[in-house]
Amino acid sequence: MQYISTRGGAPAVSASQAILNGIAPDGGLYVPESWPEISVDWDTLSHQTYTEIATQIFDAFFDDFSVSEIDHIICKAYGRQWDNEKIITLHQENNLHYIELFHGPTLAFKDVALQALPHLLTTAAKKQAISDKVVILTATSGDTGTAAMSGFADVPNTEIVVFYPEVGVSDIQRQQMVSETGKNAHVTAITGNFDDAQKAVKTLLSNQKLVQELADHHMRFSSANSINIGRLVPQIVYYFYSYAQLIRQNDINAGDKINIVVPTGNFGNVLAAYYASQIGLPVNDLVVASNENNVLTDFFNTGVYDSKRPFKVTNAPAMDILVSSNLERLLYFASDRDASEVQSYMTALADEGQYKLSERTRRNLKQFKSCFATQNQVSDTILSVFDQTNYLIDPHTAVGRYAYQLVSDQKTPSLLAATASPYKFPQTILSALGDEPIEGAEALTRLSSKTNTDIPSQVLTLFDKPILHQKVITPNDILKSLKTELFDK
Ligand SMILES: N[C@@H](CCOP(=O)(O)O)C(=O)O
Repeated sequence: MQYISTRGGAPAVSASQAILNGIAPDGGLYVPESWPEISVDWDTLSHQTYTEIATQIFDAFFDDFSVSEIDHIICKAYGRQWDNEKIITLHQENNLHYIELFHGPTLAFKDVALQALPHLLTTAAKKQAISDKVVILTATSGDTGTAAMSGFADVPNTEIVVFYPEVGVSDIQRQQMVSETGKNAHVTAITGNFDDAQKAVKTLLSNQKLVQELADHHMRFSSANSINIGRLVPQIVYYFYSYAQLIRQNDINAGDKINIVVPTGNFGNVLAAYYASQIGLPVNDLVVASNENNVLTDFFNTGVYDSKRPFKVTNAPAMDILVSSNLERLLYFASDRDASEVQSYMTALADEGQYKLSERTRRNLKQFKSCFATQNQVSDTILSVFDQTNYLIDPHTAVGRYAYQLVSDQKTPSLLAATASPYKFPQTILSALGDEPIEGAEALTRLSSKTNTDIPSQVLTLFDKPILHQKVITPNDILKSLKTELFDK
């Protein structure tokens, strides 16, 4: 199977080349040229383990990797670094099933793909006979950077470079990043927001002069963000696995349609659910849940994407994003694979900060419903779910839970992506539960005693670790800073 650019201006490449490149040379994102065939035998799938299902999905999308290469990658990615041997688990609240995606090393759903990506990437480099060092560029609003460093720390022949907004990330996310010990890790705060970091990273990836300079130093770029197809495919797996578990638990019959609710900022996680539906997962509605940066809600409700609005720092900070990268991939499919139409939307977005969908493309988005939660609604949802069901959810999951209540048909069984552990956002949770917000390790202890839940082992000693990365720069200095980090050693 070949991967092509959403903008139609780059050569088709194999899966391993797409993973290595991260982004297509024309600035577009790689998408599969056609949907792969997956044998969706639910009777078999409902008895399979997470890794068995992962193997099938990886085999189908990464078809230039051998069976033994995929087995090796999956074995490395889903091993003892997970605090639950099932990798992901389900928590039921009536007809709603939370997919707990936070049992990995950094307590967020990003681990699912970022424990696999380093192995995908190093295997891809071998396959393509590339000996250059791979520089992994990452923009983060808190979770991706941490998970990327956990995956790539000290992986030979790689450098992992992370830019995060100085204001907005939680105490835990910041401490996870600034205490990273990997010798190949470069962590820098910027005096801007996630969109500034993501725009800079995309510009660097497509800067041909810089790409040549890197080549002169025997280096090349890739990305750990969900612009990389190697980030998206592993996320398809948990939707299949969760559906199979619902059959196994007799909550649904094979073939029954379900709804999927996804809190999202960069549109990667919900796009993975859409991909799952395209290759055989029976899905009715895909519910896109936003925080007060509600650009996606307006987009699905009006057909106009308008990023020209104030950027808000909210209590669900990982979703503080106004330019959702992966929407470009959805536009490609919704426009019936019309790359020139996608290119025109992306040009309008870059030049005018907005675009309006054609009627035909908009009609193809009927599967999507969307709404947003304010910060108060996030807090109220955390409190009411805890009071009524004794289940603690993080602020991003609360955005999804709020959307489920508001726009989802509750008679249909639904999956809700529980994207992070509440222990990544203890201050927000404590204040939602009526406590004075406190900081650092104290907040973890207080949350544990207040809710009678255990502090995850992943963050138990987090604040004992020394701070190793203190650099803060303006977004304009990202190129200069990157060159210093890479070339002036
Ligand atoms: N929410 C993300 C933002 C980056 O999204 P990604 O899906 O491209 O990795 C974060 O926490 O960093």
